[in-house]
Amino acid sequence: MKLIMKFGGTSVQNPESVRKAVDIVYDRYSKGDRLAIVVSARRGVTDRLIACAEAMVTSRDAEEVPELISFLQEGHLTTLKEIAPDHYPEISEIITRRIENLRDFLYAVYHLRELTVRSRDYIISFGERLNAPLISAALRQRGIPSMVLDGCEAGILTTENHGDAIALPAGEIRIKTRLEPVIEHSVPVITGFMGCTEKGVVTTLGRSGSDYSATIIGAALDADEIWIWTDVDGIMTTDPRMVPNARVISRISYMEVMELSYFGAKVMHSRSIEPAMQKGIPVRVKNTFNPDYPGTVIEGGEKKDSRVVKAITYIDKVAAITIAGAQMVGRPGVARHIFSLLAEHQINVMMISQGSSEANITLIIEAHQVRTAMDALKPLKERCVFRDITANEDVCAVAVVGSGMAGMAGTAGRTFSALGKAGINVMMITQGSSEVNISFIVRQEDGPKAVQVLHDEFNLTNEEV
Ligand SMILES: Nc1ncnc2c1ncn2[C@@H]1O[C@H](COP(=O)(O)OP(=O)(O)O)[C@@H](O)[C@H]1O
Ligand SMILES: N[C@@H](CC(=O)OP(=O)(O)O)C(=O)O
Repeated sequence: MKLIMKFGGTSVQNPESVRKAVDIVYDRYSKGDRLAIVVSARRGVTDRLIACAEAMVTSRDAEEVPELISFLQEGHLTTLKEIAPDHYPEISEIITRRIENLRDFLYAVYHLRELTVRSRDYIISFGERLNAPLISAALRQRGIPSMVLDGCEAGILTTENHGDAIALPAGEIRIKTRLEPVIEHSVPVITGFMGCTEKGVVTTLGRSGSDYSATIIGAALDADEIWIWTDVDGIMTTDPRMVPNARVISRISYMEVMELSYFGAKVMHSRSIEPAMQKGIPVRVKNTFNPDYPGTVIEGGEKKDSRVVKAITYIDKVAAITIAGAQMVGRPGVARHIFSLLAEHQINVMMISQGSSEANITLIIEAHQVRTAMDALKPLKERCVFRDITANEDVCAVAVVGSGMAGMAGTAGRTFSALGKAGINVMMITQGSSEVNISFIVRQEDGPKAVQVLHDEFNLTNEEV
């Protein structure tokens, strides 16, 4: 079997978890599978890299740099010594050199007081670039032949939109040509989360992007399956940190996972499903700490489910921007003006709702972009395209997901009457034409309660039928 396995940051955060990951690879390797491994940065490393890089623009004396450097040295080298002692001299030198390179780069940002999108991507790709040599050494220590490739060397070619780059089809043949011969005699460990442009500039694929790296590679290699190893037993009916009695979903469709991840289920990157879906490759989500559990299989096919709603998701860091004014009524082009300005400022609109009078439009965007969006749209107010623009940051988005609701009356009624009974006010509602989700906005303080109420209403804790 040709298998791509991705280990997330939670699966490689300390020597014990790396040992478990190595056992999993060893098991499949000894069964004769051809394998490619994709690894994320150790848990928390990407967050620290982002924070430090951004701090350099205003930091007084760059004191964040030595703190970050010792955190990286300590974490990586201690684990390396424990799990791959035979390879310590060679690999610790590689890791140390990379950390020095990162340090110099951070000081350059500090002196220039400028963090470009390119520099930011280069810096945040270090989490994966420090971890991959360590994991590969751990495999060699166990007797598995292994080599390291970064996302760019593996052939992942992307668009130039740094921080959220998209794989280009031209990369497919590159990946195939570069990796196909390698997996015949070795188990390559590939850095997740990063690729590069045609010119060789490092890009990153968006937060949680290593899932996407795995499916891009899986699709290019026509893998039999792609396995995503994480710290929970599979995709669950909702975030288990929020609803402790959430249940594992044993089978779910590509479309449903796309909706779930788009609306906040952190377990998979939202774009990661597409490459697997296009090739019809099953994706399994499994627990590194409970590998015998079957996990969740994500696959195609419109097998009708008796369960109408599969899962509930929640995103807390969103904001609602409402644009209002009678001058918008019956006037073509207003929406075009608004969306082009937002696009020019790289603002992604997650949900849209327009009143039937056309006198107001509400847009849901990520909370951290609210100031940029307001500044971008204000010129339209000055030109009297609309009368008023307001932002509400005290909101969150909740979505009810399940392909069983398509063409079936009653889910929306059940959803909103359960919320009404619980005293939760719904501020905005949208439903995609695919009818795989119903998403809505409530006040932030009502979000967790809304998730629990709907989880109960649709009986998601009970075993699948
Ligand atoms: N519907 C869901 N099913 C499973 N996990 C979820 C869901 N929604 C949110 N999560 C959270 O996603 C986490 C795994 O994602 P992430 O932290 O990115 O893992 P990794 O480091 O393995 O990529 C889980 O620990 C869980 O708390
Ligand atoms: N390290 C990156 C990419 C990634 O996919 O990580 P994880 O697999 O731990 O979600 C991030 O934190 O966004």
